[in-house]
Amino acid sequence: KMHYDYINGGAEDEHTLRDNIAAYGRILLRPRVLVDVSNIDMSTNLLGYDMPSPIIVAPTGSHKLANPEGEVATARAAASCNTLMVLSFSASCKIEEVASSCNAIRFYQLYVFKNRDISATLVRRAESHGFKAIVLTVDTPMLGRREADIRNKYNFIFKVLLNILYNIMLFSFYIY
Ligand SMILES: Cc1cc2nc3c(=O)[nH]c(=O)nc-3n(C[C@H](O)[C@H](O)[C@H](O)COP(=O)(O)O)c2cc1C
Repeated sequence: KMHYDYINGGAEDEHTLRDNIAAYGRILLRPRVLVDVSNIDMSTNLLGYDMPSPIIVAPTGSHKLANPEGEVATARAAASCNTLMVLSFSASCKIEEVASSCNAIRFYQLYVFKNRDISATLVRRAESHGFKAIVLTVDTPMLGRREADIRNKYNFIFKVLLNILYNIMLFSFYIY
């Protein structure tokens, strides 16, 4: 449940999450009939890289929560669609693993660390493994209040404490 809520949930009352889905509903397709569609081209160019469509894989953390192969599988999927993957700093696979698993064009996502040496080390590591650009996430000074995650965390702590109490009781019965 914890993992499902992390992937499925949003912050606060999830207004933005609902509006994300509604926004897609507001995009209407306008049928154009009797038009030559033999040559449809959605290709674009991002930072010098040609892509068949303007759809890329955004950085999201911990793919192993959803698939045992984690980001390695995501990278393979991106490569098979000739698209680009942004590997998250919070990935569950190492930079090296993802780099060696396929030849997808890959960018690396980074947070702004107070200690700039950490950033510099990560940038160099990504660069040496063929990552072509850095995607800087700048909205983390204020994290979204994800209520489901908070609830799950407290439930987890409560269950662990209950378990410890239960084991202490069992142990006491055993002794006496
Ligand atoms: C489950 C989940 C994990 C995410 N993890 C990261 C992350 O590790 N780093 C990051 O920069 N953005 C992360 N994001 C933000 C996404 O990259 C993206 O910016 C955000 O979902 C907004 O795009 P959307 O409206 O298409 O969902 C995450 C989003 C989700 C839903």
